[in-house]
Amino acid sequence: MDAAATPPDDRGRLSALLRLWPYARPYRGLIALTFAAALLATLAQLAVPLITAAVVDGPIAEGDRGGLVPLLGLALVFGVAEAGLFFLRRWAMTQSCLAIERDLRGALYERLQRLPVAFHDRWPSGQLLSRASSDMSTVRRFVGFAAVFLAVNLITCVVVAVLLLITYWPLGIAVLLTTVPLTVLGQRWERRYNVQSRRVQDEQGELATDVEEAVQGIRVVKSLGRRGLVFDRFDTKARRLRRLELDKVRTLALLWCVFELHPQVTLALILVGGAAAVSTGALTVGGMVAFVALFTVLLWPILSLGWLFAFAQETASACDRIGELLDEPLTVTDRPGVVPQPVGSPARLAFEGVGFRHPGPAGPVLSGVDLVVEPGETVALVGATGSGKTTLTSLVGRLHDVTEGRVTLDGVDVRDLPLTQLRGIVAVAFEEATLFSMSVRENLTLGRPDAADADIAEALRVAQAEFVRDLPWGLDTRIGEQGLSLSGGQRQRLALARAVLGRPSVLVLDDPLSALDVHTEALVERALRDVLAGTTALVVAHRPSTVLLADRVALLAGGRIAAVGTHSELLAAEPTYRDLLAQESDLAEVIP
Ligand SMILES: Nc1ncnc2c1ncn2[C@@H]1O[C@H](COP(=O)(O)OP(=O)(O)OP(=O)(O)O)[C@@H](O)[C@H]1O
Repeated sequence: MDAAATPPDDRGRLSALLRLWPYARPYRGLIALTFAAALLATLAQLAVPLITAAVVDGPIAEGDRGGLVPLLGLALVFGVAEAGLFFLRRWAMTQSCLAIERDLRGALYERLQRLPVAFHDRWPSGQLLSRASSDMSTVRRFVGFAAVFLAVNLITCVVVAVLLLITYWPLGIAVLLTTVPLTVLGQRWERRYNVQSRRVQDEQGELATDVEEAVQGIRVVKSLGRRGLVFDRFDTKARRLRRLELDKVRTLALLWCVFELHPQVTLALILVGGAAAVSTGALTVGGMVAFVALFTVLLWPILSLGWLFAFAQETASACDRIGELLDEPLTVTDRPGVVPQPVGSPARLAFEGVGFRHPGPAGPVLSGVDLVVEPGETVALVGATGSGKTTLTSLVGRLHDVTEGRVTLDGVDVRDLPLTQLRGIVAVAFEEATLFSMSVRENLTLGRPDAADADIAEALRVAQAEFVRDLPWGLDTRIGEQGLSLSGGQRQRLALARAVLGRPSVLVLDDPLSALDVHTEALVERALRDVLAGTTALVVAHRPSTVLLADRVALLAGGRIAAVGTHSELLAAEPTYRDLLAQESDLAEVIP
């Protein structure tokens, strides 16, 4: 992620900006209108110095008052045209820029949704947030403002240079020569600025990650009394960001300084050179006025080019950073040509020689896992902490893909099913119940938007989550991050209700009752038995009470299934199993 280490070449910068083109193409008509309006407005603006020259050399020099009227009328027409074109440019630019921003934001959000869990494991969420927010706003400001001015100002510079050469070529050439050091210095500093701006953007992402973690983990931080430590870490990064920002601003200041100085020095040169030319008769007074006036039109484009180029660099970095997300491969995706296949309800779930390793140097988490869960059967997965239980369950709904072997449903490899079908078949409840800032009903029906009220009532009964009916607005009460806070146990019960809603054909429960008190757990288990009888279930279990829900138990050890049998068979034959459950039972006994 440290792409800031090497400065990309100018072609790289341009291609980074050109990444925006697919999003801009649908609005090319509006973009063309923007550029045309901006260009015509600039040309209208350029007419004024030329008319001024005509006024000085014509009516003023000859004392012809009558000749003034048409020229002033012409100047007025150009002024009005410039104002109209200004409005047109703003209108067309806003339309296209907001539409491009919406499309790019949509593409990025969609990509983030489709990227595999392994990607989200790897990427700090602050980095994703800063790319989706601050980088996106940099792109918007560039597209909606800077890009047009960059192009128009460059064109203005070229047109004015030609007019200067036509007006009085020796002075025109002198003016052009003054831009050579400007270009050389500008290029060097822009390269430096580009590296610095990428570093700043990356550091902003780091900082956003810290803020997000600190907010999410506020309870842990406070209870451990480590506010100081967390603040110090944040402060160190904030200081580093400040330093990097200052480096960036220093380069920018140098750049601006040169771009500010250049027109002033050049203007002095023009005045001296022009006066000399007028005194020798090589240039008329009107010509000299036009030359100075034309050069004044150049002041803003030259001044702005410095920061417009810097802005372009920053936007190229933002495009790179957004592009890194858009380029991330979708490793867990539909295979080409997959079509829905018949899978029974309940289905037969089989792990066949399954192996899994996370990307990176660590060894495999699972290897050679063979396990069959017959239709309608419930298998409990028991294993020491870190033995790979969650990993194994995540392979069923393809949150991760196996790196060896296959997982099948009724004999069909899960990778040969469209993801939408697979995720309709497999319902999951995780130990950490995530609820969204939506109503209870929306949270429940997230996976099954068409669920009937009767299904919802049944799911709430099974999960012993009928407490939601007592919330201020019942099922319509907004919960989650921005809504009403629920206890850990309440959240877990809602997440369980969400999983069992509509009686899925395969149910994966990753220790879904861990936050419940013994009494509620017993009630949930009693109701759950009924659901489990009609579905194929894989249940990660730490407590004997959860294990008792299962028809068979699979013991996971050393990355493979070490033993399979009923609870009593394993208790009798497997010391590891006995030890694992004994620890939990001991704990259960001390609970009053
Ligand atoms: N994103 C990841 N990258 C690398 N290794 C990981 C990643 N996620 C988990 N692991 C490793 O994989 C192993 C299995 O983790 P897993 O969460 O499946 O264990 P578990 O049996 O469910 O543990 P627990 O009972 O504590 O929930 C662990 O050693 C863990 O460190």
